[in-house]
Amino acid sequence: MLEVRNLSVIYGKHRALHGASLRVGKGEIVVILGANGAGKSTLLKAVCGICEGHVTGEVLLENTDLVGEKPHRIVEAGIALVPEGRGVFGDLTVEENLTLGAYAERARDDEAGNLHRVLSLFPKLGERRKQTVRTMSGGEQQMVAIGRAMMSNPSILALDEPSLGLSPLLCKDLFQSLRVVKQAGLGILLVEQNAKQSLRIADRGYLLENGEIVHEDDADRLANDPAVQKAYLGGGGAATGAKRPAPAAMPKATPPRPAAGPKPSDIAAAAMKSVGAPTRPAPTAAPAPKPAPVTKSAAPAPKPNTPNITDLVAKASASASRRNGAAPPPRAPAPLQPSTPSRPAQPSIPDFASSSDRLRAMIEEIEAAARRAETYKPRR
Ligand SMILES: Nc1ncnc2c1ncn2[C@@H]1O[C@H](COP(=O)(O)OP(=O)(O)OP(=O)(O)O)[C@@H](O)[C@H]1O
Repeated sequence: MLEVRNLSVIYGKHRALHGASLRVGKGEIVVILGANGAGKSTLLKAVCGICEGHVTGEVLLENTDLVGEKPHRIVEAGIALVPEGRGVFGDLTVEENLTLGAYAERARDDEAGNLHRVLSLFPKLGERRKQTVRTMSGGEQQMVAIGRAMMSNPSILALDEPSLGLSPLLCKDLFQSLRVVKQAGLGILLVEQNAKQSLRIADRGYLLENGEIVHEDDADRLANDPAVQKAYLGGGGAATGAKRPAPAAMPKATPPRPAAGPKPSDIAAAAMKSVGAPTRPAPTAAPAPKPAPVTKSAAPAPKPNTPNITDLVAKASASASRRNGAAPPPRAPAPLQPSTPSRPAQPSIPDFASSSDRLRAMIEEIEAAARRAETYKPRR
């Protein structure tokens, strides 16, 4: 059984992992879910002894602490890593790749037995023993990588994003292979971005945010947790954006990652404020109630507080000119008549039926401009 206690990693001054604790039992699949940069690979590398950062804490395998041990000693102890990108030798055959995996002392005595076990777990590898690995599909190569790691006869298999770059069909095969490995009695520590499929095969999972484990639960419960669905299962939130509120069991809430700069919506809101327009309400988690249906005969209700679009444009343009020190532009043309063909050209604002639609379009224009400004790189 693998038990990680209070594991922390610092790269220079950057703390990538902070006090992570987890456990993986025999015949158990445990998945670590987290956004890009959350520290998943760092955690796995620290467990396997190949982390470039400063590692503190404990990695106990059958109660023996492995922190500070050389990677090959950790393999000897019984933890094998399938690294991100597989690391297979493309010019060697399947069999040669597998044999290299039996280099560990714990595997040498029974190399033939291990090979037999791997080939019976993955019959496809047996059929392709003599095939050069680079001529195989991504999924087959991933199977070779897993088979090679298993040749060291480990008790724990650690995998870093094994489904990366695989088609949905190959992903399915891969996760099926991991089930087979689990049935062979190994513990599996799996780092994955494919939350949906990994939670399907996992027994338990941990959520890692900004280097801290913020939640642990059974895989089934995680898969049905609305916050997890939103953050990791495409349930309405971006895969890397939505944050799970720290559960009560977790003493410390994870501070939100500092934003690189103001959000486009904030810039847009500030721009609208500067021209005296009402800002769009911030979106809320609950959907806004639908307005009552408008019957055909009902006349459109007047909107007394909606600013005149022409005035808004004129004010915005004047304030921009003042900021830039330019002469004020000529006064804006007379109020727009949406349906009149002689309307002055405003190509960026479509001709909508009501001024509130136009105002919304304008806000979207400003947000788009703010987004462009955020990513703008001046030519050197
Ligand atoms: N060798 C390193 N030196 C300095 N910083 C590093 C190093 N490796 C990782 N980091 C930083 O540590 C943080 C965690 O990185 P890590 O690769 O563990 O994240 P991850 O969750 O695996 O992300 P991804 O899913 O994108 O691979 C990141 O901010 C990353 O830039």
